Amino acid sequence: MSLEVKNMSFSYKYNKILKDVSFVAKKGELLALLGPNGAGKTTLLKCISGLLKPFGEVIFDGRLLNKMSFKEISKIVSYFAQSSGNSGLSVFESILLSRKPHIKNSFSAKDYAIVQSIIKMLNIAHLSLKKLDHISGGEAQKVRIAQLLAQESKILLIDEPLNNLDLKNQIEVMRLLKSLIVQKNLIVIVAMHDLNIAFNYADKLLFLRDGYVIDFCSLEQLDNCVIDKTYGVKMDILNQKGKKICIPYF
Ligand SMILES: Nc1ncnc2c1ncn2[C@@H]1O[C@H](COP(=O)(O)OP(=O)(O)OP(=O)(O)O)[C@@H](O)[C@H]1O
Repeated sequence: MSLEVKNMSFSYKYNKILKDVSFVAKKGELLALLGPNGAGKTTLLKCISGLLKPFGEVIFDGRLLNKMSFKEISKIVSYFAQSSGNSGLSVFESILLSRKPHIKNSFSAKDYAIVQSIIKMLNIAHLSLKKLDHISGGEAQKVRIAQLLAQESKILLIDEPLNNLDLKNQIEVMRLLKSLIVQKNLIVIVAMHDLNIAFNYADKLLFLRDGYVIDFCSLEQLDNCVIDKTYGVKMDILNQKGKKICIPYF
C-alpha cells in the first residue's frame, strides 16, 4: 500500500508555493523531505494532512484523501508540526488529547490503555505527570512522537523532529522512528535539514526547491549534482563503510 501525491499545486493568495509535485511513498519506508528554507516542505506536509486544500490528488489505498473531511483524514494521517502549543497540559493529557479523531463523546478505557502502552513503549512514564513546558527539547520530541502514535494513523508527517536536539537525541529519535515504521508498517515523511542524517535513515529522498521537485530517488540513485541544484551548494558525496556522507565545499 502507498500514498500517492499527484500533480499537487498550492498557492497562498497569488503566491504559488507548490508546483506540480508528484511522488509515491510506500508502507514501511521513511521518506526524507529535503530542501532549503522556504522550499515548500511544511506547505507540502500541510496539504497532505488536509490542513491546506491543494489542487491535485492525494491517494491512499485507492481513496482520495483530499476529498475527505478533516476528521476522516485525521484517522489516516497524523501531522507533527515544527512546534506545538498546549504547554499548560501534562504529558499524559497531551497524548490522550491526540486521540481526538477517534473520540465520540468521551474518552474510553481503550483510549487510556492505548496511551499507557505508547508511554511504556517510548519509555517516557517518568514524564507522564510533568507539564509540557517543564520538559527538555529531546523529551518534548519524544512526547510529540507519542502524540502522533496515539492517533493510530498509518501515515505520519513529521516536520523537523530533530530541531534543538543534540546528536545523541537526533540518533535516538531517528532510530525510534525507523523501528516504529517496521513494527507498525507505517508510511513516514520527515522534513529535515541534515543531509547526513537523511542519508543514514531514509529509504527515499525527495528534494524540493521553490516548490518544484528537483529529484525523487533512493540514496543509491542520488546524483551529486542534485544537491547543488537544490541548495546551490557544491558537495562531495563520499562512500564510507558502506554509507554515504556529504561534505560541503566551505
Ligand atoms: N501562511 C502563509 N501565508 C503566506 N505565505 C506563506 C505562509 N506560510 C508559508 N508561506 C510561504 O510559503 C513558502 C514556503 O514555506 P514553507 O514553510 O512551506 O517552507 P519550508 O520548506 O518548510 O521552509 P523551512 O525549511 O524554513 O521550514 C515560503 O516562501 C513562505 O514564506
